[in-house]
Amino acid sequence: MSSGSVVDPDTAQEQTPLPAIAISDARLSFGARVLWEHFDLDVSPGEFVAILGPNGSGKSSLLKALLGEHRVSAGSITIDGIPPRRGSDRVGYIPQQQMHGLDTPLRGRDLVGLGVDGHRWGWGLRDRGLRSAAVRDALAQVDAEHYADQPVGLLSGGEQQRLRVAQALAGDPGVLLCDEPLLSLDPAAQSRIASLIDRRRREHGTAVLFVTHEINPILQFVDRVVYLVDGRFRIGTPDEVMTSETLSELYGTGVDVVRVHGRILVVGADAVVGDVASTHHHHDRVVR
Ligand SMILES: Nc1ncnc2c1ncn2[C@@H]1O[C@H](COP(=O)(O)OP(=O)(O)OP(=O)(O)O)[C@@H](O)[C@H]1O
Repeated sequence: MSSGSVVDPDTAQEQTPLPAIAISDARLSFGARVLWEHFDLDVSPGEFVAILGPNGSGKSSLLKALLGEHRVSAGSITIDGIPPRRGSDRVGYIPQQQMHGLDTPLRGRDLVGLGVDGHRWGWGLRDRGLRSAAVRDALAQVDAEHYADQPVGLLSGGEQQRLRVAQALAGDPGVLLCDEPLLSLDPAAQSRIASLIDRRRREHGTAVLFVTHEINPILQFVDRVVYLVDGRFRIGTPDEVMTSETLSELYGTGVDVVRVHGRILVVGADAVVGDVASTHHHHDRVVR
Protein backbone atom coordinates (compact mmCIF):
# COMPACT_ATOMS: atom_id res chain seq x y z
CA MET A 1 0.00 0.00 0.00
CA SER A 2 1.27 3.41 -0.82
CA SER A 3 -0.55 5.13 2.03
CA GLY A 4 1.77 6.44 4.65
CA SER A 5 4.71 6.71 2.25
CA VAL A 6 6.61 9.94 2.01
CA VAL A 7 6.02 11.87 -1.20
CA ASP A 8 8.75 14.16 -2.46
CA PRO A 9 6.90 17.22 -3.81
CA ASP A 10 9.66 17.87 -6.36
CA THR A 11 9.52 14.50 -8.03
CA ALA A 12 6.04 13.21 -7.39
CA GLN A 13 3.69 13.78 -10.30
CA GLU A 14 0.79 12.09 -8.62
CA GLN A 15 -0.17 12.75 -5.05
CA THR A 16 -0.49 9.71 -2.86
CA PRO A 17 -4.26 9.53 -2.34
CA LEU A 18 -5.40 10.22 1.18
CA PRO A 19 -6.54 6.99 2.79
CA ALA A 20 -10.31 6.67 2.96
CA ILE A 21 -9.87 5.20 6.44
CA ALA A 22 -6.85 5.80 8.65
CA ILE A 23 -6.58 3.94 11.94
CA SER A 24 -3.44 4.64 13.91
CA ASP A 25 -2.23 2.93 17.09
CA ALA A 26 -5.85 2.54 18.14
CA ARG A 27 -7.20 0.75 21.18
CA LEU A 28 -10.79 -0.25 21.77
CA SER A 29 -11.74 -1.37 25.25
CA PHE A 30 -14.87 -1.95 27.28
CA GLY A 31 -13.98 -1.46 30.94
CA ALA A 32 -10.97 -3.63 31.66
CA ARG A 33 -11.45 -5.69 28.51
CA VAL A 34 -9.23 -4.62 25.63
CA LEU A 35 -10.62 -5.85 22.29
CA TRP A 36 -7.57 -4.68 20.36
CA GLU A 37 -4.77 -2.18 20.73
CA HIS A 38 -1.82 -0.85 18.73
CA PHE A 39 -4.07 -1.35 15.74
CA ASP A 40 -2.90 0.33 12.52
CA LEU A 41 -4.84 0.17 9.29
CA ASP A 42 -4.99 2.52 6.32
CA VAL A 43 -7.61 1.66 3.71
CA SER A 44 -7.24 3.23 0.29
CA PRO A 45 -10.18 4.44 -1.79
CA GLY A 46 -11.53 1.45 -3.69
CA GLU A 47 -9.83 -1.11 -1.49
CA PHE A 48 -11.77 -4.21 -0.38
CA VAL A 49 -10.80 -5.36 3.12
CA ALA A 50 -12.31 -8.44 4.78
CA ILE A 51 -12.58 -8.54 8.59
CA LEU A 52 -12.43 -12.11 9.87
CA GLY A 53 -12.27 -13.74 13.28
CA PRO A 54 -14.26 -15.84 15.72
CA ASN A 55 -17.34 -14.67 17.64
CA GLY A 56 -16.66 -11.87 20.06
CA SER A 57 -13.28 -10.94 18.59
CA GLY A 58 -14.35 -7.35 17.98
CA LYS A 59 -15.25 -7.28 14.29
CA SER A 60 -18.57 -5.47 14.67
CA SER A 61 -17.02 -3.19 17.28
CA LEU A 62 -14.41 -2.13 14.73
CA LEU A 63 -17.19 -1.06 12.38
CA LYS A 64 -18.95 0.73 15.23
CA ALA A 65 -15.78 2.65 16.01
CA LEU A 66 -15.77 3.78 12.37
CA LEU A 67 -19.42 4.76 12.67
CA GLY A 68 -18.65 6.96 15.67
CA GLU A 69 -20.65 4.69 17.99
CA HIS A 70 -17.61 3.54 19.96
CA ARG A 71 -14.70 5.82 20.81
CA VAL A 72 -11.19 4.46 20.77
CA SER A 73 -9.48 4.83 24.13
CA ALA A 74 -6.07 5.42 22.52
CA GLY A 75 -4.78 6.32 19.07
CA SER A 76 -6.92 7.80 16.35
CA ILE A 77 -9.35 7.01 13.57
CA THR A 78 -10.16 9.25 10.64
CA ILE A 79 -12.41 8.87 7.62
CA ASP A 80 -11.36 11.13 4.75
CA GLY A 81 -9.21 12.92 7.32
CA ILE A 82 -12.08 13.55 9.75
CA PRO A 83 -12.84 11.69 13.01
CA PRO A 84 -15.87 9.37 12.74
CA ARG A 85 -19.22 10.85 13.65
CA ARG A 86 -22.69 9.39 13.70
CA GLY A 87 -24.78 9.95 10.61
CA SER A 88 -21.83 10.89 8.42
CA ASP A 89 -22.72 11.02 4.73
CA ARG A 90 -19.28 9.58 3.94
CA VAL A 91 -20.18 6.20 5.40
CA GLY A 92 -22.69 3.62 4.22
CA TYR A 93 -23.51 0.83 6.67
CA ILE A 94 -25.10 -2.55 6.21
CA PRO A 95 -25.87 -3.67 9.78
CA GLN A 96 -25.88 -7.24 11.00
CA GLN A 97 -29.09 -8.73 9.88
CA GLN A 98 -32.31 -7.93 11.65
CA MET A 99 -35.50 -9.12 10.08
CA HIS A 100 -38.35 -6.74 9.63
CA GLY A 101 -41.50 -8.05 11.23
CA LEU A 102 -44.81 -8.45 9.49
CA ASP A 103 -46.03 -5.25 11.12
CA THR A 104 -43.32 -3.06 9.55
CA PRO A 105 -45.31 -0.44 7.68
CA LEU A 106 -42.58 0.19 5.07
CA ARG A 107 -42.28 -0.88 1.49
CA GLY A 108 -38.88 -1.75 0.04
CA ARG A 109 -38.89 1.50 -1.86
CA ASP A 110 -39.42 3.46 1.38
CA LEU A 111 -36.52 1.69 3.05
CA VAL A 112 -34.16 2.62 0.24
CA GLY A 113 -35.59 6.15 0.25
CA LEU A 114 -34.43 6.50 3.86
CA GLY A 115 -30.91 5.85 2.62
CA VAL A 116 -31.24 8.68 0.11
CA ASP A 117 -32.84 11.09 2.57
CA GLY A 118 -30.54 10.22 5.45
CA HIS A 119 -27.84 12.51 4.21
CA ARG A 120 -29.91 15.21 2.58
CA TRP A 121 -32.77 16.20 4.78
CA GLY A 122 -30.58 18.73 6.56
CA TRP A 123 -30.50 21.02 3.55
CA GLY A 124 -33.76 19.90 2.04
CA LEU A 125 -34.34 17.85 -1.03
CA ARG A 126 -34.96 20.23 -3.88
CA ASP A 127 -35.64 17.77 -6.59
CA ARG A 128 -38.15 14.98 -6.02
CA GLY A 129 -37.33 13.59 -9.44
CA LEU A 130 -33.71 13.18 -8.44
CA ARG A 131 -34.78 11.40 -5.28
CA SER A 132 -36.98 8.94 -7.16
CA ALA A 133 -34.19 8.35 -9.64
CA ALA A 134 -31.68 7.67 -6.85
CA VAL A 135 -34.08 5.19 -5.23
CA ARG A 136 -34.79 3.51 -8.59
CA ASP A 137 -31.09 3.29 -9.35
CA ALA A 138 -30.27 1.76 -5.96
CA LEU A 139 -33.11 -0.76 -6.32
CA ALA A 140 -31.93 -1.69 -9.80
CA GLN A 141 -28.37 -2.22 -8.54
CA VAL A 142 -29.59 -5.07 -6.33
CA ASP A 143 -32.25 -6.27 -8.77
CA ALA A 144 -35.10 -5.50 -6.36
CA GLU A 145 -37.43 -3.37 -8.48
CA HIS A 146 -40.01 -6.11 -8.87
CA TYR A 147 -40.67 -6.38 -5.13
CA ALA A 148 -39.98 -2.77 -4.15
CA ASP A 149 -43.65 -1.96 -3.51
CA GLN A 150 -44.38 -4.85 -1.19
CA PRO A 151 -44.29 -4.41 2.59
CA VAL A 152 -40.78 -5.40 3.69
CA GLY A 153 -42.14 -7.72 6.40
CA LEU A 154 -43.50 -9.99 3.68
CA LEU A 155 -40.14 -10.38 1.98
CA SER A 156 -37.66 -13.20 2.49
CA GLY A 157 -34.47 -12.58 4.48
CA GLY A 158 -32.46 -12.50 1.29
CA GLU A 159 -34.80 -10.01 -0.37
CA GLN A 160 -34.70 -7.79 2.71
CA GLN A 161 -30.92 -7.95 2.73
CA ARG A 162 -30.72 -6.80 -0.88
CA LEU A 163 -32.80 -3.78 0.08
CA ARG A 164 -30.39 -3.05 2.92
CA VAL A 165 -27.49 -3.07 0.50
CA ALA A 166 -29.41 -0.68 -1.74
CA GLN A 167 -30.17 1.55 1.25
CA ALA A 168 -26.48 1.72 2.22
CA LEU A 169 -25.42 2.58 -1.34
CA ALA A 170 -28.21 5.08 -2.00
CA GLY A 171 -26.39 7.90 -0.20
CA ASP A 172 -23.35 7.43 -2.47
CA PRO A 173 -20.86 6.83 0.37
CA GLY A 174 -17.07 6.87 0.00
CA VAL A 175 -16.75 4.18 2.67
CA LEU A 176 -18.99 1.12 2.88
CA LEU A 177 -19.08 -0.87 6.13
CA CYS A 178 -20.70 -4.28 5.81
CA ASP A 179 -21.51 -6.53 8.79
CA GLU A 180 -22.05 -10.02 7.40
CA PRO A 181 -24.20 -8.85 4.50
CA LEU A 182 -24.34 -12.26 2.82
CA LEU A 183 -26.02 -14.07 5.71
CA SER A 184 -29.13 -16.02 4.74
CA LEU A 185 -28.65 -15.32 1.05
CA ASP A 186 -28.55 -18.30 -1.28
CA PRO A 187 -25.25 -18.81 -3.16
CA ALA A 188 -26.48 -17.06 -6.30
CA ALA A 189 -27.68 -14.04 -4.33
CA GLN A 190 -24.45 -14.02 -2.30
CA SER A 191 -22.45 -13.89 -5.45
CA ARG A 192 -24.66 -11.15 -6.93
CA ILE A 193 -24.36 -8.96 -3.83
CA ALA A 194 -20.60 -9.55 -3.51
CA SER A 195 -20.09 -8.67 -7.19
CA LEU A 196 -22.24 -5.59 -6.80
CA ILE A 197 -20.15 -4.35 -3.88
CA ASP A 198 -16.99 -5.15 -5.85
CA ARG A 199 -18.23 -3.21 -8.88
CA ARG A 200 -19.20 -0.34 -6.65
CA ARG A 201 -15.71 0.04 -5.21
CA ARG A 202 -14.10 -0.29 -8.65
CA GLU A 203 -16.36 2.25 -10.35
CA HIS A 204 -16.80 4.71 -7.49
CA GLY A 205 -13.61 4.18 -5.48
CA THR A 206 -15.66 3.21 -2.45
CA ALA A 207 -13.50 1.70 0.29
CA VAL A 208 -15.11 -1.49 1.60
CA LEU A 209 -14.75 -3.08 5.04
CA PHE A 210 -16.53 -6.37 5.01
CA VAL A 211 -17.08 -8.39 8.20
CA THR A 212 -17.66 -12.04 7.43
CA HIS A 213 -17.30 -15.56 8.77
CA GLU A 214 -16.88 -16.93 5.28
CA ILE A 215 -14.11 -15.58 3.11
CA ASN A 216 -14.88 -17.80 0.14
CA PRO A 217 -17.84 -15.90 -1.33
CA ILE A 218 -15.67 -12.76 -1.48
CA LEU A 219 -12.20 -14.28 -1.86
CA GLN A 220 -11.80 -13.19 -5.47
CA PHE A 221 -12.48 -9.55 -4.51
CA VAL A 222 -10.51 -9.23 -1.28
CA ASP A 223 -7.35 -7.11 -1.36
CA ARG A 224 -6.50 -7.54 2.30
CA VAL A 225 -7.68 -9.45 5.32
CA VAL A 226 -7.81 -8.23 8.91
CA TYR A 227 -7.92 -11.35 11.09
CA LEU A 228 -8.80 -10.74 14.75
CA VAL A 229 -8.51 -13.36 17.48
CA ASP A 230 -8.78 -12.54 21.16
CA GLY A 231 -6.87 -9.27 21.03
CA ARG A 232 -4.31 -10.49 18.48
CA PHE A 233 -4.57 -9.61 14.81
CA ARG A 234 -2.88 -9.96 11.46
CA ILE A 235 -3.35 -7.74 8.44
CA GLY A 236 -2.24 -8.70 4.93
CA THR A 237 -3.27 -10.22 1.63
CA PRO A 238 -5.30 -13.45 1.84
CA ASP A 239 -2.16 -15.35 0.80
CA GLU A 240 -0.22 -13.79 3.65
CA VAL A 241 -2.81 -14.21 6.38
CA MET A 242 -4.74 -17.35 5.44
CA THR A 243 -1.94 -19.81 6.13
CA SER A 244 -1.67 -22.62 8.68
CA GLU A 245 1.33 -20.91 10.22
CA THR A 246 -0.28 -17.47 10.68
CA LEU A 247 -3.64 -18.74 11.92
CA SER A 248 -2.02 -21.26 14.28
CA GLU A 249 -0.06 -18.37 15.75
CA LEU A 250 -3.18 -16.22 16.07
CA TYR A 251 -5.29 -18.94 17.64
CA GLY A 252 -2.42 -20.25 19.75
CA THR A 253 -3.25 -23.77 18.64
CA GLY A 254 -2.79 -25.97 15.59
CA VAL A 255 -4.97 -24.70 12.76
CA ASP A 256 -4.88 -26.13 9.26
CA VAL A 257 -5.59 -23.97 6.26
CA VAL A 258 -6.37 -26.01 3.19
CA ARG A 259 -7.05 -24.76 -0.32
CA VAL A 260 -9.49 -26.86 -2.30
CA HIS A 261 -10.65 -25.86 -5.78
CA GLY A 262 -9.83 -22.22 -5.13
CA ARG A 263 -11.62 -22.21 -1.78
CA ILE A 264 -10.02 -21.78 1.62
CA LEU A 265 -10.99 -24.15 4.39
CA VAL A 266 -9.80 -23.45 7.90
CA VAL A 267 -9.84 -26.31 10.38
CA GLY A 268 -8.55 -26.01 13.93
CA ALA A 269 -8.48 -28.14 17.04
CA ASP A 270 -10.54 -25.82 19.21
CA ALA A 271 -11.45 -23.20 16.70
CA VAL A 272 -13.15 -23.94 13.45
CA VAL A 273 -13.70 -20.96 11.25
CA GLY A 274 -14.54 -20.17 7.66
CA ASP A 275 -17.17 -22.19 5.84
CA VAL A 276 -17.31 -24.86 8.47
CA ALA A 277 -17.76 -22.49 11.39
CA SER A 278 -20.58 -20.66 9.72
CA THR A 279 -22.67 -23.81 9.79
CA HIS A 280 -22.23 -23.93 13.56
CA HIS A 281 -22.53 -20.23 14.12
CA HIS A 282 -25.74 -19.47 12.33
CA HIS A 283 -28.83 -21.13 13.59
CA ASP A 284 -30.51 -21.07 10.23
CA ARG A 285 -27.88 -23.30 8.65
CA VAL A 286 -27.90 -27.05 8.66
CA VAL A 287 -24.80 -28.72 10.07
CA ARG A 288 -23.96 -31.66 7.87
N1 LIG B 1 -21.07 -1.55 24.25
C1 LIG B 1 -20.39 -2.60 24.76
N2 LIG B 1 -20.10 -2.65 26.07
C2 LIG B 1 -19.40 -3.69 26.58
N3 LIG B 1 -18.98 -4.74 25.85
C3 LIG B 1 -19.25 -4.73 24.54
C4 LIG B 1 -19.97 -3.67 23.91
N4 LIG B 1 -20.09 -3.95 22.59
C5 LIG B 1 -19.47 -5.14 22.41
N5 LIG B 1 -18.97 -5.61 23.56
C6 LIG B 1 -18.22 -6.86 23.72
O1 LIG B 1 -17.11 -6.83 22.86
C7 LIG B 1 -16.86 -8.12 22.34
C8 LIG B 1 -16.75 -8.05 20.83
O2 LIG B 1 -18.03 -7.85 20.26
P1 LIG B 1 -18.26 -7.73 18.71
O3 LIG B 1 -19.73 -7.67 18.49
O4 LIG B 1 -17.42 -6.65 18.17
O5 LIG B 1 -17.67 -9.12 18.22
P2 LIG B 1 -17.73 -9.78 16.78
O6 LIG B 1 -16.34 -10.18 16.46
O7 LIG B 1 -18.42 -8.90 15.82
O8 LIG B 1 -18.58 -11.06 17.11
P3 LIG B 1 -19.68 -11.90 16.24
O9 LIG B 1 -18.90 -12.67 15.23
O10 LIG B 1 -20.28 -12.80 17.27
O11 LIG B 1 -20.65 -10.93 15.65
C9 LIG B 1 -17.96 -9.01 22.83
O12 LIG B 1 -17.47 -9.78 23.89
C10 LIG B 1 -19.03 -8.06 23.30
O13 LIG B 1 -19.73 -8.59 24.38
